[in-house]
Amino acid sequence: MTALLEVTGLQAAYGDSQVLFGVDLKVEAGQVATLLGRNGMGKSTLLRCLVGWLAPRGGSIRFAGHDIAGWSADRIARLGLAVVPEGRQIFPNLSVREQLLAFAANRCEAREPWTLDRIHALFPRLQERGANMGNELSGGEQQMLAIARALMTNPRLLILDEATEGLAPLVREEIWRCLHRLRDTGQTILVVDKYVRQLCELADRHTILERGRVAWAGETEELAADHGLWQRYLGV
Ligand SMILES: Nc1ncnc2c1ncn2[C@@H]1O[C@H](COP(=O)(O)OP(=O)(O)OP(=O)(O)O)[C@@H](O)[C@H]1O
Repeated sequence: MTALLEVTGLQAAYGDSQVLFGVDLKVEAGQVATLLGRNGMGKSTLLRCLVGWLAPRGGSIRFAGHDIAGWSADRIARLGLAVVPEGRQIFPNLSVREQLLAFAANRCEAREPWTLDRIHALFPRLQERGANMGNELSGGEQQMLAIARALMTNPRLLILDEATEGLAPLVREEIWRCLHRLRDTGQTILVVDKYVRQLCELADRHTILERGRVAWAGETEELAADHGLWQRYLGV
């Protein structure tokens, strides 16, 4: 398999305070990978480097055949990296339909690009809410819209930062089901979340960060079987 994303020896800092100390991370095309770790371990910082919001201090980020470390966020997005950020960033005064159409782009010349019809099949709720404004949506609907908008750019890699955060259990289940369906379409996904059990059902490969370093990386079978890892590094 080809690695779509390969991060090697990544270092990052805020001013004098170094946060990442040589992180490696690999996401193969067609796989679902996760980034795990307790609060403050450097997950968001790593994502910021990937999407171009923070310039790394060292190391390399290879994505879709290019070394993108230090590229602008816009240039990275055009290469096919889409992020669903923590907090969703839904436009309050645009309708669901308008927001979906505003994001539509086939940046990577996908053979079967996402269309409104396909989005509606994945998230029937968004079809029902098509005319509603962003500020009229529930938290779960906003999350679905945030994922759907990112898909409308036809990304090579979809990154989800805490997509189930703050959602009621039933809504969370709905988001997990959608991610399973998305995985089945072959979409490459990197997920940051804290629900290890659900992530073991969804993902192929996992990387655990501990104080800015990779504490453990491996396949689902190993992580699912080793609850010692969950306790040691994830506090569950
Ligand atoms: N803008 C910033 N300026 C200075 N320090 C920061 C900044 N953002 C994060 N940090 C620090 O960097 C470290 C890693 O934070 P980061 O947000 O990457 O962790 P995380 O694993 O994503 O945690 P969380 O799940 O709480 O978001 C923490 O010590 C945090 O206090």
